[in-house]
Amino acid sequence: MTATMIGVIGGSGLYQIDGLEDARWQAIDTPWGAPSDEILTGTLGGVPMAFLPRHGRGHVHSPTTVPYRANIDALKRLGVTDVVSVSACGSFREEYAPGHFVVVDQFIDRTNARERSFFGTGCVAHVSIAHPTCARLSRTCLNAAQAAGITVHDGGTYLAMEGPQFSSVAESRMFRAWGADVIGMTNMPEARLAREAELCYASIAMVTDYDSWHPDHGAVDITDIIATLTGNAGKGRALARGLPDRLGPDRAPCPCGCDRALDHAILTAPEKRDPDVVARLDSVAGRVLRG
Ligand SMILES: CSC[C@H]1O[C@H](OP(=O)(O)O)[C@H](O)[C@@H]1O
Ligand SMILES: Nc1ncnc2[nH]cnc12
Repeated sequence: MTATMIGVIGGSGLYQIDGLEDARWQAIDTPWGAPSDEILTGTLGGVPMAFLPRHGRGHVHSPTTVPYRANIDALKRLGVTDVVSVSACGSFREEYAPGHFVVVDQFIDRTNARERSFFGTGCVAHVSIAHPTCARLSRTCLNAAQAAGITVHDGGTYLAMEGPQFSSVAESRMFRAWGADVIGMTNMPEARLAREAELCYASIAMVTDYDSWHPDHGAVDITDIIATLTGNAGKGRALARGLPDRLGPDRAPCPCGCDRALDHAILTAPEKRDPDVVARLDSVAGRVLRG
């Protein structure tokens, strides 16, 4: 058993979390630069928790410039074991209506201007993202959302677009035809990096709009999104408050293997590894690199 620490990454409209005991904002430095903001740490229901606003307080970072690697490294460095990502999204399904939550379980990655791996020349690794979210943590989030009275859908494919502009009607129709259920701009490469860092990762997407495919809803309107987000932020916090009791202070090894993702992933021979690259990976991959 290891100690649980919950990390919540708050998306658009979720820049604070309430109810943490001994709460303090901490600046964390990482080999990948500074995270999006200081990280709020404390305990909730006896379980340590860390909260990081993805875009920074005051919404400073665009989806492209969010320092995804620093964010995941910083959470891991603090001892986080389970990352719950909360995001706003557009919906491609009539029944996933604004105000509903979706526990995402698959991704289509259309981002093209972001660093997507901690590894590279000097230390090469290949992890599987066939199942990019953690089934155990996702189930816990689903239960917490249901208990909080939130209308929540169990499963959905999130199309991650580069943005920052919203999709054209033709793109929106194409993504729908591809089988995507929701669309956002931030869950990739976040989910990839969480897997490389051996963190359990669950994604809760809050539906704010019908993107631009829906004949009755027209184009995405940021004013409408903000209005829906404001209503949803309280639901996001309610969901987070339900997590500590359900996860408990101690955790058994992840049944999906998230916490062992690097067991056979690193291909570079030990004598060929670049010491500087290995040093940068200390927090993310220290478990396997230190042996
Ligand atoms: C506020 S609309 C567009 C913006 O909202 C989403 O952010 P996040 O995923 O952090 O909640 C979306 O991905 C865009 O970045
Ligand atoms: N329609 C949409 N497309 C991309 N990101 C979003 N975030 C919220 N709504 C969105």
